[in-house]
Amino acid sequence: MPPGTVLRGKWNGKRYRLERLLGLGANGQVYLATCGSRTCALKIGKETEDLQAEANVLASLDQRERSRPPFLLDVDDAEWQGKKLPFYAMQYVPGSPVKAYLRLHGSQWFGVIGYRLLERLSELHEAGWVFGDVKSDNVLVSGYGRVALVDYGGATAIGRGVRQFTEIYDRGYWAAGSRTADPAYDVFAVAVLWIHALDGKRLLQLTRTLLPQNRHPRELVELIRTNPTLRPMETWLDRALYGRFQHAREASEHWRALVHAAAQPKDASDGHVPGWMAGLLAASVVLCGSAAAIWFLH
Ligand SMILES: Nc1ncnc2c1ncn2[C@@H]1O[C@H](COP(=O)(O)OP(=O)(O)OP(=O)(O)O)[C@@H](O)[C@H]1O
Repeated sequence: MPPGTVLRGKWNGKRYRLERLLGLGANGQVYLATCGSRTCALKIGKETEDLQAEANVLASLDQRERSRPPFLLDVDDAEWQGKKLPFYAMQYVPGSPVKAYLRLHGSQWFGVIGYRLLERLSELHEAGWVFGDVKSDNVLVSGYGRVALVDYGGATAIGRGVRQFTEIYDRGYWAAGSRTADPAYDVFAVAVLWIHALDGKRLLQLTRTLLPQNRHPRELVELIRTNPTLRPMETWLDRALYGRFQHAREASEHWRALVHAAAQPKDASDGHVPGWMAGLLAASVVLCGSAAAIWFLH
């Protein structure tokens, strides 16, 4: 829809001016929009049912996490050129997909972002949901490594079957477990996210050349072992890929401990610090007082 289009909600009466397209997905279009003086993101769906299911997840999270402002702002239908358009309005999340963020700002951010992503997923799991569709496009990073999830279309109640996922992030695809929603499902996808973000070419090459019957977490572990940026996190990635974390909270604690340990030289003679860790340390010093520094120094 062209910028400047105004949509008026049929039931709640709010007017939204579409400013620009933010993203196009299988389930709909997301626009940056203004409603009076307020900026928001408007998701216009194809299927009312799918959109309603997403809005229900967002509403239930808002109910549980009352200490923050609500994410879901409005749910309604509009009419445009004689067609009914179901939509919902949500908070606009500034930022870029994690892969693009690392390309722009450097892989030294991967420690901080990884930790924050696992913390966000822990909150979601503790509310009874699995995100389901963890992938670079759905993890937006802004400012000093602030992380937000978008697209709750894959969110699934724990114990149900995950229906919306992206093949290479799916543990079923890698013969690493079922598609039943449990916290380990998301943690597996986080491991693949890091391989995708930091060694994307080899990952895609692997998926193109591997016979389906040979898909196995050990193939991913092999990539990690031969990548200097991923290697310091091998024990974490290995546990995540083999489903050995019960909870994302456990995974985030291990992640944090590993980032900490990797940044400390073991003794005076072993002063080697992986490049990205040294970068992280430098970043935390430069940003002294910022959230990154607070996180790192804790
Ligand atoms: N609240 C938001 N703030 C900013 N950008 C957003 C927001 N929600 C979605 N986006 C952008 O729009 C894109 C598409 O949105 P979304 O993923 O919800 O659509 P989808 O149809 O479910 O996509 P997919 O096919 O990936 O499942 C996202 O990848 C993201 O870049």
